[in-house]
Amino acid sequence: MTLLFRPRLSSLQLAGLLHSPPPSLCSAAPFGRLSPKSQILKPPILHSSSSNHALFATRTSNPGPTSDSARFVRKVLFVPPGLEPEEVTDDMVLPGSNIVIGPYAGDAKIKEVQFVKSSNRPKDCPRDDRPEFAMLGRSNVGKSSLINALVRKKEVALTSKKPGKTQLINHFLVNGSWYLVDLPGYGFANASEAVRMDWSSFTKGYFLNRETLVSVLLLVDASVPPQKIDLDCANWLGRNNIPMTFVFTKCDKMKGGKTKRPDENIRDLLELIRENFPQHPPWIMSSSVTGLGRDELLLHMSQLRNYWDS
Ligand SMILES: Nc1nc2c(ncn2[C@@H]2O[C@H](COP(=O)(O)OP(=O)(O)OP(=O)(O)O)[C@@H](O)[C@H]2O)c(=O)[nH]1
Ligand SMILES: [Mg+2]
Repeated sequence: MTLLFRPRLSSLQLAGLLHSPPPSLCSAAPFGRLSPKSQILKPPILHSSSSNHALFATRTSNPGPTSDSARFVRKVLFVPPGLEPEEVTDDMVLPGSNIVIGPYAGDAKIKEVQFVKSSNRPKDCPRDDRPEFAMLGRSNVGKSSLINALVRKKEVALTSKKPGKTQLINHFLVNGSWYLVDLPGYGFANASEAVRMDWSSFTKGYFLNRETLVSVLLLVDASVPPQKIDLDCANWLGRNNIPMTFVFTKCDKMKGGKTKRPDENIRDLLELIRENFPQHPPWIMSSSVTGLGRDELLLHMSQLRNYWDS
């Protein structure tokens, strides 16, 4: 079972507050007959820039209650708290993602960002009850670049062409009310065994003990084929009930020749994810170079945050 989003209260307490049980408590629907909603599975569309396209896709008809469509929607889309799969229409799905925007979304603007501290042990992280999102992914996948893109500042988080740049847990406070957390990457081939072991205990400790962690943003490089280490990481998060959103990075990289396109690599990875997850975790395409997915990801984070806060 995977927790797709994390409330401040336990899921069971919330089940009573919401009109329906949270999706993690719903039985997984079989991947049945494709319905009109199958349009949602069309290959993700690459946008050159996020600034000039509407946030929502075009509207199509609502499939109606208790249909195969509703079961299909529940299986492949991330339906946030406060919405029933039957209520989902295409215009609620963020482009380049499987994320449905629900009633908790809002307040997605970033007005200010402030570096707070670097910690080399999870227990040195700020003692605070403000919610946070942590960037996780292989070295060089673009974690620090994504933070800079989200806050629209060039070097708030330090980036490098060489893997292994970020070595500590870095907390950035956004709008004085929530944190973005930059983490060291995993899978850095040149790192010594000792450094790799250290990475694993250090970051695992953070994920397992950080009560204010709303969701991990698990960054996956869409310009390369699926990597086992990313799947292992997703499975580990899933097994430990740590909510995650897949953020596919470097979607601007279109290589020529026989190399697969980012949308093809994403499809391949999602196929593999489906083997271990009864429901697709939320996923979104991004590029820190073009700004693709920036506004959409912030909107998604706002609904997770507002739900957690509520
Ligand atoms: N084309 C392209 N390059 C990117 C993108 N995001 C990051 N990069 C480049 O990828 C390299 C690594 O970026 P970082 O943000 O430092 O990666 P990181 O995941 O923080 O790496 P570590 O700190 O080593 O774990 C840099 O050269 C970035 O310019 C992207 O969306 N598109
Ligand atoms: Mg970094």
